[in-house]
Amino acid sequence: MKKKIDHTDPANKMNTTQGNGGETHQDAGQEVPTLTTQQGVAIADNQNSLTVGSRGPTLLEDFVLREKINHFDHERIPERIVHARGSAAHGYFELSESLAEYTTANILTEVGKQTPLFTRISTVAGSKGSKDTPRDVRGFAVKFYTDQGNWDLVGNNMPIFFIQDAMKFPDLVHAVKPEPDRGYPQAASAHDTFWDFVSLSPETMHNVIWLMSDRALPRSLRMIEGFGIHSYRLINKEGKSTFVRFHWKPVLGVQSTTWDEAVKISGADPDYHRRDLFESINRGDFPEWELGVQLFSEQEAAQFPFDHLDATKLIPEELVPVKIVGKMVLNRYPDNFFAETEQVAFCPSHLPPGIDFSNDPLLQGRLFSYLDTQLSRLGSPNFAQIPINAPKCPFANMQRDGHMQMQVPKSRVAYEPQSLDPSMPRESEKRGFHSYSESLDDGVKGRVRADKFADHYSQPRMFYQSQTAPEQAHIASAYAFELGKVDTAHVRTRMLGHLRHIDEDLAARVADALGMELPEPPTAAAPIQEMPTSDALQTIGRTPHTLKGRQIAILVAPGSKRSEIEKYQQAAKDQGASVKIIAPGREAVLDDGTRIQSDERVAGAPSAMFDAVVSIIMPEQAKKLAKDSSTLDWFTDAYGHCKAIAYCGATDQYILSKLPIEKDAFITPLTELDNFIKNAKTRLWQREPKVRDLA
Ligand code: HEM
Repeated sequence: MKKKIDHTDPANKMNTTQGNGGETHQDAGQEVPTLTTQQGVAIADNQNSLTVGSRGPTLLEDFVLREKINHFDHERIPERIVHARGSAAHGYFELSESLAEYTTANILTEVGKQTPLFTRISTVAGSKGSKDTPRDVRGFAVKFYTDQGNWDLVGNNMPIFFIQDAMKFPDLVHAVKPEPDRGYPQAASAHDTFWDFVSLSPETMHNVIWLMSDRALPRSLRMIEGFGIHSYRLINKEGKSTFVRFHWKPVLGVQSTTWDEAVKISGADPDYHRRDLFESINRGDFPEWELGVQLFSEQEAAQFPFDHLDATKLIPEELVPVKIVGKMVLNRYPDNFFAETEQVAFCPSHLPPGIDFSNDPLLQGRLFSYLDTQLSRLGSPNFAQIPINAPKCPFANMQRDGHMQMQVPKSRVAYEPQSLDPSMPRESEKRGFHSYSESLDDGVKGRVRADKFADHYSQPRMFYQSQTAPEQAHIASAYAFELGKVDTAHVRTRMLGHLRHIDEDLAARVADALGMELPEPPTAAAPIQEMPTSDALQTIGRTPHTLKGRQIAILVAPGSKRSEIEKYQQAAKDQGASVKIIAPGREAVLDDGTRIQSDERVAGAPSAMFDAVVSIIMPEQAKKLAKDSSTLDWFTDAYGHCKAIAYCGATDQYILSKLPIEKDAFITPLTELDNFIKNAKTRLWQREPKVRDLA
C-alpha cells in the first residue's frame, strides 16, 4: 500500500509516494523522463527486487535487478598507472602571433583562430582517491582538437623531468609509489625507496630540487605554469626544422601554499584544487594561460652549455626568450567526470603535420608507453572513438572491429589500395604528416648515454641560487622533512653528499636540521658549472600583488553586522577576489534580523584554505568562540601562514589578545578596509622566521 507524502521539498514535484516498507517512490508522470533498462524497457519499481512474497527469496528472473547490479559491478576501470588523480576542463586556444615562418600546423599559423581543447591537470604519485595537495609534480596535459587532427601536449608544471631515459621510468615510479611490502605511504615521496633511488641516480637531482620547492605545492591549479619539457621540432613549408620548447604561463601568476597549509588543507578538503577549478569556472572566473615558445636552431643548440635532448635540463629564459603566441581559456567544467576526465587518453605521439619529435630518449620511450597503457586502462583499441578522445575534424581509416566498436562502417572494402569503392579514404602526400628528414648516418648501435648528459648539478645549483631567501628556506625545510622520514641512515647520508654539490649552505642547513654530519660529496661525472641565476625560476619573487583569483574568508556569527560584512564582501569582489562566509553553523541571524547562509562551518574550513581572513563577530559570540579550538587555530594559522587579518573589537578583545599573535602591519582593525585590501594581495613573508623554525 503506497501512502501520499505531503510536504514542500522540491523532490516532491514528482508524484511521491511511500511504499510498504517506508521507502520513497517517485513517479515520472508527464514531466520527468522515465527510468528504463539498457534495452529501453520502462522500470515500474526501482526500490524493490522481485521476490516470492514480501519476505521470500529473490527470483533469478529479475532482469531489472540483474542488469543494474551487473553494470554496477563493472563500473570501475583501472586507474592510470601514474597521474591517477586529476581534474580537467574544456576550453579553447586562440593564436595571437603566427608561427608560419616555422611551421605548417594551422593551429600555430592562423591568428585569431579558436581551437577547442581539453586540459587535465593531475598529481603524479597518488591514487585516484588520494588528495589534491601532496608535495608532488603536477601533470599538465592539453588535447587540442585541431582541424588537422589531435595534438596532445602532455607536460608537467616543472620544466624538467627526473630521468634522462625512458628505460628508467618504471624504476622511478616503483620507487615513489607506496612501498610494495607495506602498501604505504600514499601520495608521498617522503620515504626510503624514493630517496634510495634518487640518491643513486644523480640525474634526478634537478627535478628533485623543484619537487622540494614551493612549485610542488600549488595554491590553485589556475596558478601553475605548464611545460612541454622536451624539445620538439616545428617544420615549415620548405621542410626546415626549428627546435621548440612549449611553456604555459598562468595569467594569475605562479602561487603556492606553504607546506603547513598543504598538510592542513589535505585533511580539511582533499578536493581543494578540484573544487577551486569547478567553482572558479562556474562563477565565470575562467582560468587562462599564455602559450609561449622558445625557438632555437640546431646550431644555437650546439652552443648551449648542456644538451637540449636531455629532459633534465631547462633552457634558461635569459638564454632563449619565451615568445608568447596565444592563450588558453578553460571555460567549461566537464559534464561527467568519468566520461571525460577519466576516459581522456593523452599521448605525446599525437601531433599534427608541422610539429615533430626530437630524439630526446625520454620522449622516444613515451611515444610507446601511452597507447600501450591505455589499451589496458580503457579496455579496447577503440578508445579513440570515445567522444572526449575523438578528433573534431573528419577522420577515416581501415581499422575495424575490436571490443566496443561504436562505428558502423559501410562498404565491402576495408583495405587499401583498392578499386571497388571510390568513397573510401586514401593517403594524401600533400596534407599528410611527414617526419623531418633528419640525417642519422653516423650512428653506432648501442646502449649508451651522451657524454653531454653527465652534468647533474649545475642546473639544480642555478635553481637554488635563483630563489628568494624565503624560498630557499622552504627548500631546505622540505629536504629536512622528507629525509627526516627516511629510516635508512646511508640513504640520508648519500643525499647530503649530493646537496653539497648543489649548494654548500643548503647541505649544511639540511644536515643541521637532521642532526647529521656532512659527508664527502660523491664524484661528479662532469665539472659543475656556475650558471647565471634566473629570476624566471622564482615563485615568491614573481607572485603578482593582486586579489584576482584569490579567496577571502569572512567569519560571522549570530548578531554580526550585515553592513560590515557587505562592505568587506564588496571591496574584495571589486578587486577580483571571491569571498566565502564562514560561521559556527550553516546559517546565522544577523544584527538586522535577516538570515545569512554560510559557505562553510568554521570547524570544517581552516584558514589555511583562504588567502586572507576577516572577523566580524559580536562580543557574546566572540566569548563563545574563544573556547572553540578550531576557531583559535583559525586565527593562529592565519597569522602563522603570514596572511592579512582584519578584526573587529570583540575579536581583538576575546580572541587575538589571548593568542601568541604579535600585531604587525598585516593585522588591521575593521576600520582600515583599504589597508586590509592592500595586504591581502600578498603575504608577509618577513613574519615567517618569527612563526616557523625553518631549516
Ligand atoms: C617529460 C616527462 C613526462 C611528462 C611531462 C609526463 C606527463 C604525463 C602526464 C601529464 C600524464 C597524465 C595524462 C592525463 O592527464 O591523462 C602522464 C601519464 C602517463 N605517463 Fe607520463 N610523463 C613523462 C614521462 C613519462 C615516461 C618516460 C613514461 C614511460 C616511459 C610515461 C608514461 C606514462 C603513462 C603510462 C601514463 C598514464 C597514461 C594513461 O593512463 O592515460 N611518462 N604523463
